[in-house]
Amino acid sequence: MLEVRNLSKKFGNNVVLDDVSFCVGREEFICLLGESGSGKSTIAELLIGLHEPCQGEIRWAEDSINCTQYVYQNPDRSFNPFWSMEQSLLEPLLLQKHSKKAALKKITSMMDHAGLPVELLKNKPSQCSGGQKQRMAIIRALLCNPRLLIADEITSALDPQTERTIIELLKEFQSSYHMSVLYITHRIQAIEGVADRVLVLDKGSIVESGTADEVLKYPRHPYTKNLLEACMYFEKRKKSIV
Ligand SMILES: Nc1ncnc2c1ncn2[C@@H]1O[C@H](COP(=O)(O)OP(=O)(O)OP(=O)(O)O)[C@@H](O)[C@H]1O
Repeated sequence: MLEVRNLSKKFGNNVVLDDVSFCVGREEFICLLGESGSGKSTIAELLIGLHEPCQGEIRWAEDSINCTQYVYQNPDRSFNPFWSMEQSLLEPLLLQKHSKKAALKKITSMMDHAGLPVELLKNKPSQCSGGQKQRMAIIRALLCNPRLLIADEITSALDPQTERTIIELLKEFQSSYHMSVLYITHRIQAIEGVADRVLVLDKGSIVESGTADEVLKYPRHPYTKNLLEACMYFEKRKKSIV
């Protein structure tokens, strides 16, 4: 549904992306993995047209252009702070000319699926937890019927258990809504058993790509090996502290 070819991007003299190519297939769950500053968000921002590439092209399948939703690391960016969650979630459906009654029915069923109490709809964003807001940000994005959902470090501020619950919810929604997901993270352990394919980004270049099993179990590039080792080190430390 999407093909990125030889994409390069500079900000001033800073080369942020260098000759990046990859594809996203229909209903694929792709993980873009890399350290902070490797250029992950810049790729996502090029995909949604926030910046122009210096070189290269982004080709969309015809039915997928303008059907991308972006979920941010900070869920507050998805909501108007002065509106109730109900107002924020209703907005995309009312714009699609759903009746308020039908829209609320759809929203409450999705909240139920996501394990969220409907009472939260009366709250403002500041009255919800980070994990609750992030689940509602995903629901709000889905209400716009995306073909591709870009999730940019959406769980990096959450504890590992909430992170896992949210990733699993995203995976479930991905198959029931027949969409593709580009899941951006620096946490390799978060995507185990969920991603179909993994792209590893180092200093603006894709250094390794393959199925999640190939990349996580048999990494070839030294950068990926280092990321995995660092991850295992932190896991071991966490266990020894507990
Ligand atoms: N609008 C911009 N103007 C100038 N430089 C930018 C801009 N956006 C990003 N950069 C630079 O591009 C580089 C890559 O940033 P980017 O946000 O894409 O990395 P990232 O991998 O998403 O990092 P993180 O995981 O910390 O969010 C950084 O050096 C950053 O300072």
